Amino acid sequence: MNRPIDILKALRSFRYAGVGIYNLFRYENNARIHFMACILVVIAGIFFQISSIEWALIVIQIALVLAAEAINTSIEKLADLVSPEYHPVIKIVKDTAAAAVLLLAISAVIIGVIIFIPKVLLYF
Ligand SMILES: Nc1ncnc2c1ncn2[C@@H]1O[C@H](COP(=O)(O)OP(=O)(O)OP(=O)(O)O)[C@@H](O)[C@H]1O
Repeated sequence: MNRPIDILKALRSFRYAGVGIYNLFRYENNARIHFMACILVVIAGIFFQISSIEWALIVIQIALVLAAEAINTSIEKLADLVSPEYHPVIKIVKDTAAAAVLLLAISAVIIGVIIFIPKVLLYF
């Protein structure tokens, strides 16, 4: 039988996720760099008055990069706990998780170039 929805439990989960977001941007250098880059992109979007579709693409890219950064950080922490010493498999695990962030960051840069370069060129 289905149990009733537990709203308090759901709210607690939101709070834990909020703590995770706070910790990510408070303690993780790469996440802070990505966050600063996102702020610059949003400022550029406002300045160049990009369209709704362009905003949607930017928001998706920002969410993808920051979410990948959060998952990468989580994997790094778990790997550090499981194997504080050097281990070749941990190296593969960490490098592969970092690769996910890099791939999404590259796609974000490409989308940014497609959206902003034509607008910047109009000024010349
Ligand atoms: N226990 C380990 N075993 C094998 N290789 C490791 C180990 N710890 C780190 N490495 C290697 O060092 C790289 C950097 O790892 P590290 O955990 O320092 O990540 P980081 O990207 O510098 O993030 P942060 O500085 O936020 O911890 C990894 O991608 C991996 O190649």
